[in-house]
Amino acid sequence: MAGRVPPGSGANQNRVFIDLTDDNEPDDSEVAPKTLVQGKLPFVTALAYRSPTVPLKRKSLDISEGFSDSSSSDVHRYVPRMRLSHAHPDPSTPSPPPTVKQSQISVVIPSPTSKQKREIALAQSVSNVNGMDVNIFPTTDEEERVTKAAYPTKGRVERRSIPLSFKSSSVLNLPSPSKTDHLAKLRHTLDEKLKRIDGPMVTPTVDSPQRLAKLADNFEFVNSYQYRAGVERIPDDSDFNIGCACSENDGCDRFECDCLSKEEHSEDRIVPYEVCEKNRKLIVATKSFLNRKAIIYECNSRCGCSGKRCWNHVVQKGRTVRLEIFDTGSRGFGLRSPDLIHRGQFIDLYLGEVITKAEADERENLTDGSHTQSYLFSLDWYVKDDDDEEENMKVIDGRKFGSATRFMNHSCNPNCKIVPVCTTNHADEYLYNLAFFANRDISPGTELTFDYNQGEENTTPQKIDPEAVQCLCGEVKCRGQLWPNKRKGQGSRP
Ligand SMILES: C[S@@+](CC[C@H](N)C(=O)[O-])C[C@H]1O[C@@H](n2cnc3c(N)ncnc32)[C@H](O)[C@@H]1O
Repeated sequence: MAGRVPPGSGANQNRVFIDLTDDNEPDDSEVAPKTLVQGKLPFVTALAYRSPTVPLKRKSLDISEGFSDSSSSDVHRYVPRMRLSHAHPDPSTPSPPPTVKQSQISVVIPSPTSKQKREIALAQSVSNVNGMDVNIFPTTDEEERVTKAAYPTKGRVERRSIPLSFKSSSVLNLPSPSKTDHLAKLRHTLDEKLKRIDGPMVTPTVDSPQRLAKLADNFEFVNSYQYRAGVERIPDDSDFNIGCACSENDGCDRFECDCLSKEEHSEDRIVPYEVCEKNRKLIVATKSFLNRKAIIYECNSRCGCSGKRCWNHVVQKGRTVRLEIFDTGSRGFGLRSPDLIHRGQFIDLYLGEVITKAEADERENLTDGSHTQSYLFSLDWYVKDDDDEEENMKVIDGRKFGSATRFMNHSCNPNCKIVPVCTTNHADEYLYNLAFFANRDISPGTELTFDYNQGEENTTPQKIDPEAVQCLCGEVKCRGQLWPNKRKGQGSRP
């Protein structure tokens, strides 16, 4: 059986995918100063604007005051220094009356005009860090209202809590109000989507707005397969769907239950599950099962055991661990859990759109090869290298719809394994679940990974294809690339 993760998928010609990403959302860093809100000045401009026009001074005046640290570029110090070095120390000081001893006076500076006096007074009252005293330079409507006592305010208005009204956030690195709104909207959208996921919480730890947008827009979390046009299914209530003859009272016999697969050349049953040694409440996949290649048939509604106390109901009971989507940096998003996961513990299903092989090929062909991220998995456990059978094959596309496991990255030394599991319907060999199990104990916070080439022979390339997606798993025995050259862009074989 081979699953695959080809290099991305394109839009289906018969289907419209709505891209919710707001491409027109302005990037604050790109907003040119000319787009500033009318009447508001950027921080730097504001400083320059408030430098008052000052009168010339007597040359004999001591102007050393305020120059104690002329090399300092600190804004705190710069503003008063500017003021002291240029402003008249006492604007009301009149010019000395002309005397007959003209030769004793080197320069005569006229007294400031009344307009200049006002400007000097304003300049002297500037005392805060930004040089934006609300009395002289209100930066927001709110401040103006506060200054004018246009509405009652309880306590002080904290200037720094008010977003600046000009667009460019580069000076103080504060988001503009529109950006803040957009971020809040994205977080809300994402929260709403995450809330709809069944089972323990799935949380995102993503701070960058762009990454948040990628997660919030353009992707829907789903709790089950989404069947698309052309996918034929055998209904659960079909006569072909059968169960075991075990009794409700005795429970399923671990060695006799008809649901269990048989070894290839014997009548022996393959027992997939056991009680976890470290947590007796957990049913986990056995160590030997994890080391082999086999499909699991769990008991279903057609079974005599009725499922209430049957140990062979694990995947269908759903996820029991919390998950967290986080940013790995070089490998995009990744998945981890804040919980301890025991070896053999079921983690979650790989979900997405169920499409035909033809549709998968079309989606694959529609990409221009620029996608390096791939989310397609073939359900080809029973497919031999035979064209007729391949036609019946279904493919899971997790690009636009999926579960949190869609964020699991590849590792050449993975801690999870993907296992084919039939739950409710045993009749449809072209449709089953892709279930992730831990192949060792995984401590909380460790990234969950699996091998995208699981089940492939000779996955270590002779020579790394320079065009293949480079593997960045960082393992000592890293194979260097995600997929073998011959199947570049194709993935896991459970
Ligand atoms: C199924 S997605 C995994 C989630 C993906 N990181 C994301 O941000 O959506 C598969 C893609 O993740 C990236 N990826 C996964 N494992 C990687 C690894 N070990 N090294 C480099 N890229 C990896 C590749 O771009 C790959 O096509």
